[in-house]
Amino acid sequence: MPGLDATQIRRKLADARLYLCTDARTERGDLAEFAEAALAGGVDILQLRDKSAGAPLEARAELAALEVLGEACARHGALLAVNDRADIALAAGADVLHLGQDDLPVSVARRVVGEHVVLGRSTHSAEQASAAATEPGVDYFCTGPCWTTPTKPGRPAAGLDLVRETAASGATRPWFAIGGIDAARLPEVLAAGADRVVVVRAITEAEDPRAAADWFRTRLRG
Ligand SMILES: Cc1ncc(COP(=O)(O)OP(=O)(O)O)c(N)n1
Ligand SMILES: Cc1ncsc1CCOP(=O)(O)O
Repeated sequence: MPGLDATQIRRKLADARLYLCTDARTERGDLAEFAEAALAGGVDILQLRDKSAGAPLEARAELAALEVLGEACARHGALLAVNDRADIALAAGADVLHLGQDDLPVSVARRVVGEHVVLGRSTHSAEQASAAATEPGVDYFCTGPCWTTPTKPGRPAAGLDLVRETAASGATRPWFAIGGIDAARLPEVLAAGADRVVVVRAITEAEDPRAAADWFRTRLRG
């Protein structure tokens, strides 16, 4: 299946509302089946983020899992995202590379992945969000965690004030709220001014991932 070009990727990013990070689910069932369900439910961007063993996946295992996710994303017209590693993003033909504050500088990642891959940045304060909103080469950013979360141990909550401040800043790049967001909390996140979210457990731990994704999609698309 041919990949998306730079214009198609940026259009899809602009339209994206629901971003899911998943682990490779090696012990909890079939990754292909899970991806199929989540994407059928309405996930727009699917990232492989596997810290389940307390260390990153080995490169071969990461590439193998990304191949599975990439096939599912292509069938559903969704974007495939890689966390942290520019080399893996390039090798996997990913559409998106997500970078934390301690990961590669954007200019360096850009040199590795080229122009068509979109680059995202994590932010945890108004200063970081403001930098990500203007730094050349950043295509989107995430603010959070809104709440402390076992998915990101040791990272204190930035709270909904950061979402409010980001919404009030008039940022023109797409930005997503992240961290501790579930069905019960989504209304608060939307009321704080976010219209895009990243979730992990709300879908990865759902009994019915398709129904969980569909629930978010319905609320985020209005
Ligand atoms: C979409 C998205 N947003 C935030 C993160 C977190 O990235 P980072 O701060 O680098 O932390 P780790 O994921 O590396 O633990 C993300 N991965 N994806
Ligand atoms: C990767 C990451 N970065 C900030 S919060 C977070 C994890 C969010 O996971 P969950 O949706 O399960 O709280």
